Amino acid sequence: MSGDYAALDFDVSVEREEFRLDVCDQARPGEVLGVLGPNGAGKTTLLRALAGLQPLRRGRIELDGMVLTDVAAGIQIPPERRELGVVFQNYRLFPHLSLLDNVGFGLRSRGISRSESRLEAANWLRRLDLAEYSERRPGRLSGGQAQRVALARALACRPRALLLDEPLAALDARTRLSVRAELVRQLRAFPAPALLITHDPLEAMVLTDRLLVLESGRVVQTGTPAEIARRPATNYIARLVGLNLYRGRLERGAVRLAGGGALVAAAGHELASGANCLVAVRPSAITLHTERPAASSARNLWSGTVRGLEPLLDRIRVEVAGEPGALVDITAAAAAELQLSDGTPVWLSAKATDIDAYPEP
Ligand SMILES: Nc1ncnc2c1ncn2[C@@H]1O[C@H](COP(=O)(O)OP(=O)(O)OP(=O)(O)O)[C@@H](O)[C@H]1O
Repeated sequence: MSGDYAALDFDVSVEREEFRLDVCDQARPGEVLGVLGPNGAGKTTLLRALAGLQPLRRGRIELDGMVLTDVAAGIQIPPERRELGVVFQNYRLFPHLSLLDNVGFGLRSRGISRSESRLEAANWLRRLDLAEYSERRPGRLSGGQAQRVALARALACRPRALLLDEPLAALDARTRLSVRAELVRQLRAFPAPALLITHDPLEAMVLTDRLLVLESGRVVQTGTPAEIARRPATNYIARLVGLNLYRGRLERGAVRLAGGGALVAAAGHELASGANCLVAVRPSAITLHTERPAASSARNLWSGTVRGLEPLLDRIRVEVAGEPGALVDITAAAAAELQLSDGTPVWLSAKATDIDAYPEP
């Protein structure tokens, strides 16, 4: 518990034609819970359910000891009485109101006087560096300014929880950088639970304290951003954080991979022999050779064929088919020396200490 704020607890189930969402978790006061997932995973549906905008098939939502939704008990508090601050993807500012009145709107609708609402709204506009635009209407704002107004409007009501749906998605790359820095500051100062939806790995890493990964309406992994980046549970997350991920079974000290091949990992001690596991390998932990290395201290050595080369900022990513196939990062100098191209036969090597085998969550 932090100050006067308490957790947002939710156990929600939504059914809509082919789609089904089932999520149970809790955002603690002061915590930013990130919801990460591909398009169509159900992230917005979850936010709308919490906001009271999406009917549930089953479930219960409780904020600060107050039941907001309880399907079995027939409780459904309307959205405007949930004391939530919500920032939607497209901000949904009122086009006919000035910024001051946009930000003061929630306070007014809670019965606070016009003068007091305007004073408080002016405070928030100042905090978000928007004071000079107070009398403007939203139509004349840049994307970054509109985002900050939406955030000011959500925060001005002193919500008991904050819900943010892809708050930076509509911004260009440069604006995103400055608005992200502002958002980090505001979220750090926010004392109540916050839930932030994103499908951007960088946002997930810098803005959130804990992540809930949703795929096809199901929670596939939860943990801190660092834990998830280090030990992804699904191919979607592995791709997002840039790791090779394999499924397999530990047998006699090596992991036999489901897709063919085997890898020896040093950090498999938490696994029992015969256990199903996941194996993560950084693309930069694999070395490529055009000749079979005669003497290598690496415990893992296997052959493959180059299937593609992609220049990244400071290195070349090589896609190699084999057992197992892998993405391998090499320097431009190494690529030139090895003279790789599509179809080149190669040997891959990796040290056991660079390979992480862990239980499937
Ligand atoms: N109004 C609707 N009626 C019917 N199905 C819908 C509706 N809105 C969304 N869906 C479906 O529900 C599923 C979840 O959608 P949702 O918008 O929650 O996903 P999301 O994770 O937020 O995706 P995105 O990253 O694209 O915003 C998808 O299969 C989508 O096609």
